[in-house]
Amino acid sequence: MRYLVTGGAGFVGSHLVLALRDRGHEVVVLDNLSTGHHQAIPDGVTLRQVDLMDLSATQKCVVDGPWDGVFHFAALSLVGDSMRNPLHYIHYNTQTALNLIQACIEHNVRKIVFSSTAALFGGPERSTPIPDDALIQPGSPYGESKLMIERTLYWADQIHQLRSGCLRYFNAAGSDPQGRAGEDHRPETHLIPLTIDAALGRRPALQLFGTDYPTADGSCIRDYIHVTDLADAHIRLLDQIDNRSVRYNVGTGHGYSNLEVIRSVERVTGHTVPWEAAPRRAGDPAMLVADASTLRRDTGWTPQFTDLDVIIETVFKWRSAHPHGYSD
Ligand SMILES: NC(=O)c1ccc[n+]([C@@H]2O[C@H](COP(=O)([O-])OP(=O)(O)OC[C@H]3O[C@@H](n4cnc5c(N)ncnc54)[C@H](O)[C@@H]3O)[C@@H](O)[C@H]2O)c1
Ligand SMILES: O=c1ccn([C@@H]2O[C@H](COP(=O)(O)OP(=O)(O)O[C@H]3O[C@H](CO)[C@H](O)[C@H](O)[C@H]3O)[C@@H](O)[C@H]2O)c(=O)[nH]1
Repeated sequence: MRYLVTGGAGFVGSHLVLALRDRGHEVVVLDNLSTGHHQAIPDGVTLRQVDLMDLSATQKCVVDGPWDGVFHFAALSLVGDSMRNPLHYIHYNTQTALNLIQACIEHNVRKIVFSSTAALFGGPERSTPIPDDALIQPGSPYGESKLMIERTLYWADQIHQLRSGCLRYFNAAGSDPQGRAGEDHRPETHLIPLTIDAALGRRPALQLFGTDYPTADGSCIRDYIHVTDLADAHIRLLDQIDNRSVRYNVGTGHGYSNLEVIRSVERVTGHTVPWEAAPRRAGDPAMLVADASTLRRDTGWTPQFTDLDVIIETVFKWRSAHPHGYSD
C-alpha cells in the first residue's frame, strides 16, 4: 500500500511513518519542517517539503498518487499558544486542512485519517471518562479549529464521498520503544519531556500550572496515550472507513494528575524533580480522560502502554540518547 502523511516529520506523525514502514508500506511525507525534523524521516521514505498553506504546491503533491490513504497530522497544536493567537490558529489549521481536502477531492483520494483532539471537550459540562458522543464544547481556539475541520470532513463525505476517520487523541506521549524517534518540540511545552529535563537538571524548576483544580490533588488530570499505540489505531482505522466515516476518542481510559507525572518521572529517572506552583494556564480543562470503548469494539485496538512509568521510560530512553533532540 502507498500512503501520504502530512506532518510526518513531527512527533506523532513520525511514529505513524515508522509503523507503516514496519508493515512494509510505501510512505511519502508532506511536511514544511516548520516544527518537524528531517532526521525524523527514516530511510526509504520520501519527503516532499511542501507548505499546506500553498494550495498549488499541495495539489502538485497529492496528484502524484494513487494513494491508499492520506493521514493529516500537520497543524499548530498548542492549547496555550492558541489562547494568545486565536485568529492565527483558526486560520492556519482550517486553511491548511481545506487545501489538503480540496486536493484530495480533486485527485480521487478515497480515505483520510485526521488528527483531532480531546480539546474538543474543553467545556465544564461533561462526564468522565469522555465518550465519543459527549457534548462538544471546545475550550480553546485550537480545539475550535479542529472541530471546524471535523465538520468540513463531514460535508466532504456527504457530497464528495471522501471517507474520513477523526481520531480525537488525548495526550500523545512516549517515544518509539526501539529508540528510532522521539519528541523534539522547540520550544518544548509538553509536561512529560519538560519534567524529565527538570529532573536531569537540563532546565530550571518545572512550573506546575494550577494547583487549585477540582481534582484530588489540585493539579490537572490527563490521559497519556503512547504514540506507538496511536499509530496502531490509525492503521486499524483505515479498514473502518472503506464505506463510512467515523470519529473516535483515543486514550487509555486512565487519568494521571500532573503531580503523579512528577512522581513517575522521579521513579523512572532516580532524580528529584524541582518544581514550583504557578498560575493556571489559560485554556486548560481540569480533567481529560478518554472512553475509547467504541474504538476498541469496532477495531480490536488495545493499547499496549497503559502504565505511566513504562510510557515515561520510553521518553527517558530517547532523551538520554538525544540530549539535544534531533540535533544529535
Ligand atoms: N501532541 C499531542 O498531545 C496531540 C494531542 C492531540 C492531537 N494532536 C494533533 O496531532 C497532530 C500532530 O501533533 P504533534 O505533537 O506531532 O505536532 P508536531 O508539531 O510535532 O508535528 C506537526 C508537523 O506538521 C508540520 N507542519 C505544520 N504546518 C505545516 C504546513 N503548513 N505544511 C506542511 N507541514 C506542516 C510540522 O513541520 C511538523 O512536522 C496535530 O494535528 C495535533 O493537533 C496532538
Ligand atoms: O510546563 C508545564 C507544561 C504543562 N503543564 C501542565 O501539564 C498538563 C499537560 O499539558 P501539555 O502541554 O503536556 O498537554 P495539553 O494537555 O495542553 O495538550 C495536549 O493534549 C491536548 C488534548 O488533550 C491537545 O490536543 C494538544 O495538542 C496537546 O499538546 C496541563 O495541565 C498543563 O497545564 C504544566 O503544569 N507545566
